[in-house]
Amino acid sequence: MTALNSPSAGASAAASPAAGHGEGPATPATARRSGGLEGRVRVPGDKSVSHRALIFGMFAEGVTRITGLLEGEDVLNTAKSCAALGAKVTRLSEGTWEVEGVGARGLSTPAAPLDFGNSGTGVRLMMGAVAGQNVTATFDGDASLRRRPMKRVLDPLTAMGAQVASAAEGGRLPLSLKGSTALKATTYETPMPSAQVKSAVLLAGIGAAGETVVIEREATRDHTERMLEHFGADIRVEPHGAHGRRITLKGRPALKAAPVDVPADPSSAAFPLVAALIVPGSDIVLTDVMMNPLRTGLITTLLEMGASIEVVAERTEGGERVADLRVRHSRLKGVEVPPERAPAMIDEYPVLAVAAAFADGVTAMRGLSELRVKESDRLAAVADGLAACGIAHEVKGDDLLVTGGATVGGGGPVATHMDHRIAMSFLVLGLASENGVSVDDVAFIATSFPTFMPMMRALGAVID
Ligand SMILES: O=C(O)C1=C[C@@H](OP(=O)(O)O)[C@@H](O)[C@H](O)C1
Ligand SMILES: C=C(OP(=O)(O)O)C(=O)O
Repeated sequence: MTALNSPSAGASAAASPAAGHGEGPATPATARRSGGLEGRVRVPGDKSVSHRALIFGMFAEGVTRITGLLEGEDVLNTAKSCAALGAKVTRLSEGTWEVEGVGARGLSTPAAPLDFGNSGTGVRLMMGAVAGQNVTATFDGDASLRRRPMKRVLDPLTAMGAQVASAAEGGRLPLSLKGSTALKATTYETPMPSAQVKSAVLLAGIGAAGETVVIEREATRDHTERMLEHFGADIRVEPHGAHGRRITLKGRPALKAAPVDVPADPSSAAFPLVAALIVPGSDIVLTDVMMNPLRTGLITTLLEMGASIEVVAERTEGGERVADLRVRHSRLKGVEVPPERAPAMIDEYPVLAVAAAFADGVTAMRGLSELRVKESDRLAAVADGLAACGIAHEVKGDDLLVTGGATVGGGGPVATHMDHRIAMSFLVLGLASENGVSVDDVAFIATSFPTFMPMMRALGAVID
């Protein structure tokens, strides 16, 4: 058992600092043409739900027990920040954690800057959490996170009454935010489809008197709304326009500890899933995959492409739809992926581009502007990686068009730019290519899917 607050916490694996990636030597790897993948695996817990379970545990009165928590670096950094803000965070065993909360108004000023490593979700949600508290905190991250836009969160938070004490150019990290207990509840329409921005405003709304309303023109993942309800807040979600939602949170709720069972992450499942589709002879089962409709855009798209994905046992667990997925090698065909589907598959475009490389004809992915502000500029990184592997493609404005076929040469080294999803996507591509694919650095895979390499090898993937 390890308490993150204890003086010895720094010595435990679960609490080891994530800082340092991108500064030390890179770890290259090569994925080679593999025989059919076989087996039954459960990918680690959902990253979005894991961050939120810790944060709501911090805000709740009582002890929240979390099972299936993703022990990836992004989430471990959030756990450490919750501890630094006053919660008692304890790892009981693999994936099982307890958070003794401080109550919805009880955060305290941390002694040192909060380091979120590579994680946009961690840093943006925690800025929202701090905004309505009597707390001043400094937020920082690695070189990738320092490049990412934070103004999208700072704009609504400062309009509510939080103050930016200092920030790097353009409102980037490192920055210090001074929260306020007199935060004004607001009505905010998010200018871009972003669950992180929506969640930051709602988390700030916990500390504000009155109703905080967030309007989104396109619905994004709703884990924050579900968890607010699960922890006892008064929250209302209504449709808004054709694809959007209006979310109303009554401020200063008394949040009560509640158990959270984290389902398997559909964004991680995407990698073995696409690998099984493109490697001839494959037949695998992915268990307990979260099937929240705001996360299943990739499955919808792959089914349209002709993928053999059988939803074996769909059920509700811990308030989320989950299912086992049987996936078999399939001949795929190119399709149009409409822009309105982007929020439901935003992190899956790199690996969809890999599936598209093996599909007959053109797959057109439309409306990908948000991909430019992820851990890397994913539109550019995917295009460069496809070029390095000899795959015909075109970037037209914010659209990516990939022309696929039955065989792919492969190659590399693909530049991964501190981006876990670029690294995993191109390793998957290598498994079905003639000559394999090498990537320049696999270190960042540990941010979201620390068991990726052993799990893929257990299915029969050749990666060295
Ligand atoms: O809220 C979340 O947990 C996430 C929201 C998405 O980011 P945006 O809010 O920037 O779209 C997604 O890309 C990220 O991996 C996780
Ligand atoms: C975009 C991602 O994460 P984050 O924004 O939390 O860094 C991701 O995991 O693909």
